[in-house]
Amino acid sequence: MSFKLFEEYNQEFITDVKESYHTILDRVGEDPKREGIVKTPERAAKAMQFLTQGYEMDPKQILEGAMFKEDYSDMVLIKDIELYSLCEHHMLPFFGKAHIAYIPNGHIVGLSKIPRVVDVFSRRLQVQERLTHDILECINSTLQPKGVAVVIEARHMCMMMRGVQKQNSATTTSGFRGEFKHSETRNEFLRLIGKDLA
Ligand SMILES: Nc1nc2c(ncn2[C@@H]2O[C@H](COP(=O)(O)OP(=O)(O)OP(=O)(O)O)[C@@H](O)[C@H]2O)c(=O)[nH]1
Ligand SMILES: [Zn+2]
Repeated sequence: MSFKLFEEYNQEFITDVKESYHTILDRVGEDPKREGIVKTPERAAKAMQFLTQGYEMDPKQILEGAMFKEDYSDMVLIKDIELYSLCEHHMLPFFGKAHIAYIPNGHIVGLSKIPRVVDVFSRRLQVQERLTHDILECINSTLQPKGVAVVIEARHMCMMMRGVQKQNSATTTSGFRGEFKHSETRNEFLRLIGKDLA
C-alpha cells in the first residue's frame, strides 16, 4: 500500500512528470545538467507520485479489512493525527493535525486504520474542507457508527510562503454526524481535544 520501493513507482508517470520538472528547472534559470540537480526531475517526480498516491487507494477497503464485532459503545478518540496534503490551488503543502472520534454501533475498527484513511485522502490534491468531509463520510458510511466527529487544524504554505504571507494563521475545519450533533457529546469531544470554549 505504499510507494516506498522503486519497483512500485509507475514508470510512465515518472517519465512524463520528470520531463515537466526538467522544464521547470530550466525555466527558473537553473542548469538541469548541474551535478547536484541532474537527478532532481526524477526525484521530484517520485516525490509527487508518493504525495498523490491516495488516488490509487480505496479507503473503505482499509476500514473494512479491520472491523471487529464489539459491544463497546462509548466514544473512541484518536487525536493529534499528523497530516500532510497538497492544496489543489497551488499544489503547495498544507499540514497539521486531525482529531477523529466515533461512537461504535456494534463494530470497532483497528485503530491504525483511522490514520491510514487520513493519509489516503491527504495524498490527493485537496482543500481542507473537502479533506474533512471525505474522512467524515468514509468513516460514517463504512463503519456506520452512532456518531463520528472530525476536526482538522492546518497551516497552508500557500498563505505562508507566498500570497498573503501570514505565517501564524491556522485554519480549523470540522464535521459532525449522528450523536455528535448533540451539544453534550460534541462538547465532550471538544473538551478532550482541548478545543472547548469554556
Ligand atoms: N477554502 C480553502 N481555500 C484554500 C485552501 N487552500 C488554499 N486556499 C485558497 O484558495 C484561494 C485561491 O484564490 P485565487 O484568488 O484563485 O488564487 P491566488 O491569486 O493565488 O490567491 P492568493 O493566495 O490570495 O494570492 C486562496 O484564497 C487560497 O488561500 C483550502 O484548503 N480551503
Ligand atoms: Zn494553496
